[in-house]
Amino acid sequence: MTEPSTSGTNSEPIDGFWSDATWKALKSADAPVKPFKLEGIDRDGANYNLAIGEEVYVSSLASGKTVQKLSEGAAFSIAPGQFAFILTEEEVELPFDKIGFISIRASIKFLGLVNISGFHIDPGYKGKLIFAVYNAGPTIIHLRRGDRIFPLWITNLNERMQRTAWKVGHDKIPASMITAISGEFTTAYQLAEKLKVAQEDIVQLKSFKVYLTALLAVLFILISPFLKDAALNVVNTFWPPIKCAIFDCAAPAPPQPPPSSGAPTTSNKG
Ligand SMILES: Nc1ccn([C@H]2C[C@H](O)[C@@H](COP(=O)(O)OP(=O)(O)OP(=O)(O)O)O2)c(=O)n1
Repeated sequence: MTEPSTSGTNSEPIDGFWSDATWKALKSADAPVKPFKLEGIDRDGANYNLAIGEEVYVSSLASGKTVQKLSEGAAFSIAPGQFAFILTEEEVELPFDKIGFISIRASIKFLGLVNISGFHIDPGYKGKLIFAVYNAGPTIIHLRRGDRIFPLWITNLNERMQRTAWKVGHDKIPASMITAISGEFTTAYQLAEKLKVAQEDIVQLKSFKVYLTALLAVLFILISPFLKDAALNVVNTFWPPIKCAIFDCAAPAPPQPPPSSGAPTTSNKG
């Protein structure tokens, strides 16, 4: 690997952070970011804005362990409480006498997107960057491949690093990185998703209970005449013997006819 120029540009200052003029004077071949485009140089600041690249991983129950591949300009979103890995479009190739500082643009930060991953790039780093971010805000954050949301500042070291071996960085989001964080409950968002599913189940169960009660009520109304007859039959069949068993209802003696005056009577008189 040929070591990139440590001079960077002719207008490079002896020390200090690179200014916009230093960035603008760079030739593409010498630039520490590739591809290097003038539109990436910040209008107001002394930074170059790195863009969202072709891979992103957003933690959710649905995404599992799958990295999303983004075509040019493709959109994705990060919901409140979701965690994500975002690969940069550019490869950074930092000379051994420079160090880089990275962040997220304030306009995106104000939405609640927090940079969890590191804030610097080591001298002699060569590769794409992976930003680990978290949506700590209240709204869904919509992003696209190509959005320049990661500022990069470069400054010179007082002398060149002693290490001469390149620190080889990323060219994609490694599967191992996702496996490490894609547990069932990595984020508050995943917990909220689970709760939502459970709430839907409860609502379904409640409406099922209402339907069942209504159905039973209709059934009861329909069969109540038959129930009444059946109940009367039962009473008529079983109640008399039970009543007699309780109240001793032996059949009463037939009534005696009253004595008549003309009828012969038995007499002991003589
Ligand atoms: N969002 C970021 C931040 C940093 N890096 C790269 C550039 C750094 O030079 C490299 C190492 O970063 P750190 O030194 O912060 O991380 P570690 O010390 O954990 O890494 P290592 O053990 O590889 O030194 O990772 C990256 O790809 N994405």
